[in-house]
Amino acid sequence: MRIVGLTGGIASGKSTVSNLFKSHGVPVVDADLVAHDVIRKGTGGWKKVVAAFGNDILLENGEIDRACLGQIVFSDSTKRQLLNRLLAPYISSDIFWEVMKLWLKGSKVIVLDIPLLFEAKMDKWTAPIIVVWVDPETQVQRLMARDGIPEEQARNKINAQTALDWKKTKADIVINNSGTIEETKLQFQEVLNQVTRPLTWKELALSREGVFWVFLSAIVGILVVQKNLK
Ligand SMILES: CC(C)(COP(=O)(O)OP(=O)(O)OC[C@H]1O[C@@H](n2cnc3c(N)ncnc32)[C@H](O)[C@@H]1O)[C@@H](O)C(=O)NCCC(=O)NCCS
Ligand SMILES: Nc1ncnc2c1ncn2[C@@H]1O[C@H](COP(=O)(O)OP(=O)(O)OP(=O)(O)O)[C@@H](O)[C@H]1O
Repeated sequence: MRIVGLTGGIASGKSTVSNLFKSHGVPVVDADLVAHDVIRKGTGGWKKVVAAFGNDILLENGEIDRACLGQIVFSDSTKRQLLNRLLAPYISSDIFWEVMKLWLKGSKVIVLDIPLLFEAKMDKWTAPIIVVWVDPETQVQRLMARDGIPEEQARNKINAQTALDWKKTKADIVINNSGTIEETKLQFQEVLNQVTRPLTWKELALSREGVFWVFLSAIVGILVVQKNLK
C-alpha cells in the first residue's frame, strides 16, 4: 500500500487537490473531518476540550462552537498547543483506523490530507509527500474570502502554522496553487501519474494482497517442512 501525504498551509488548496484525487478514484483520509469527529458532543475528545476550555465554547445544543474555539486558539499559542496535545491521540488513532479500513478494502494508493503532517510528525508514515503551496498574498486573500474574516484574523491563522515555505523544502512534490484552478489541474495530472505508478516491492508487501501472499507462503512452507520431517 502506498500512503501519500498531502499537506500545505491553511487555505493553500489542500481540499481542492484532495477533491481532485477523490474524483480520480483515489481515496482520501481528511484529518480536518477526523478532528471534527473527535470533538462531537459526548466523545472523549469533547469531554477533554470542555474540561480545559470551559462551557463558554459550547453552542446551545451542547456541540463545541468551532468558530469560537478557533478564535481562542488561533490567537494564543499556549492554548493552541494545549488543544493539540488534548486531541492528538484521538486524531492519530482515528486516522490509523481509517487507513486500516482502506487497507482491508484492498486500496493500493491512498492519500492522507493532514494540515499538520510535519508538526504532528506523521510525515514519517507517508511517501511521497505533496505540499500544496500558494504565494503569501494569495493565501491571505483566499482565506479572508472563504472564511469571511478580516485580514488580522487571517494572518493569525496563517502564523499559527509552520511556514509554508519551510514545508515546501520538505516536499517530494510541490503543487503551486497560486494560479487558476485550471493551472492546478494541469499540475495535478502529472502528480496523479507519479502517485499511481506501479507499487514498489515494499509497498506491495504492505498491501492486503502482499500480506495474504506472505501468510500463504509461510503456511505452505511450514506444511512442507512438517511433511519432510515425518
Ligand atoms: C480549531 C478548530 C476548532 C477550528 O475549527 P474550524 O472548523 O473553524 O476549522 P477547520 O477544522 O476546518 O480547520 C481549518 C484549517 O485550520 C488549520 N488548523 C486547524 N487546527 C490547527 C491547529 N491546531 N494549528 C494550526 N492550524 C490548524 C488547518 O489548516 C485546517 O485545515 C479545529 O480546527 C480543531 O479542533 N483543531 C485542532 C485539531 C487539529 O489539530 N486539526 C488539524 C488536523 S491535523
Ligand atoms: N487555484 C485557485 N484559484 C482560486 N481559488 C482557489 C484556488 N484553489 C483554492 N481556491 C479557493 O481557496 C480557498 C481555500 O482552498 P481550500 O479550501 O482547498 O484550502 P485548504 O488548504 O483545504 O484549506 P484549510 O487549511 O482551511 O482546510 C477555497 O475557497 C477555494 O475555493
